[in-house]
Amino acid sequence: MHPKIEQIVQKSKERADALSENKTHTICNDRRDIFESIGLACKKGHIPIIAEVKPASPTGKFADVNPEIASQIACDMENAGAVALSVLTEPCYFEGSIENLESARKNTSIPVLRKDFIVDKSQMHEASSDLILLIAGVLGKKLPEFIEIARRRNIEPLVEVHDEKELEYVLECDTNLIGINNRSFETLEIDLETAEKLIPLVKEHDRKYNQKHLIIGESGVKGTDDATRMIRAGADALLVGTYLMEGNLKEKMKHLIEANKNQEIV
Ligand SMILES: O=C(O)c1ccccc1NCC(=O)[C@H](O)[C@H](O)COP(=O)(O)O
Repeated sequence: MHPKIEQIVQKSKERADALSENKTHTICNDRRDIFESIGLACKKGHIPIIAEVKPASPTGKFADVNPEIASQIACDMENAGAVALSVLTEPCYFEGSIENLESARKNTSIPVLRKDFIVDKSQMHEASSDLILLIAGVLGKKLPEFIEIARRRNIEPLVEVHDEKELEYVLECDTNLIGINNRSFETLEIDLETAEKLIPLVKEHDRKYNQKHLIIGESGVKGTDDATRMIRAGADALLVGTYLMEGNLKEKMKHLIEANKNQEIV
């Protein structure tokens, strides 16, 4: 694991230690359905985009985002056709917050993914969201228990993998949504070939065992060529952060969503 990821994980553990054990364990009663949302986009011939409210990353700063601004960005993303939102809640390296997540969800009607480095059960009860990111390489053997906790709270887990070994393990777990992150946790480099290599393995598994996982291509989409490349590789939806946060959100969303159609015309 890259030292930066180790630092992020360590900070998450410290944050989790400071959380109250006695937090009320609420159930998300009004879950918004990402499967339906992606299905609707596909029917229109759109590329389903999960747009990420990402104030910063360990290598860059995109915007000062408080709950009011998070809600504005989220509304812009929804109006521009996002099938779902991903909202960073990690405060130290991504400048996210639970308040940003709550505000974004309150003021939109599409599914919202909580994007964080979940390392401890107490974090699972910090906020209500429609989806929660669980990173296989971070949770390891604890993953099945965290998937179960998410399901009990009526939150859909999006399980993220970075390599073949993690994927093999995740395919044995009870998950419907697999995120393939093109950003290596060893080098932090982005390589879209990661998804191109791993997606066929999911498809092969699904054919063999008569299953259907939904695959989210994560990280590194910087334009329509990358988007069509990921969709051609077999991704069902794409998670896009940096590219959208860098400006011209509306225009970029339109191009990404319609990239498949434009390819057909050309
Ligand atoms: O975004 C980073 O630089 C980063 C660094 C270290 C660990 C995780 C990181 N990002 C988390 C994500 O998975 C992305 O925010 C998400 O997939 C969107 O990626 P992108 O479109 O490339 O911003």
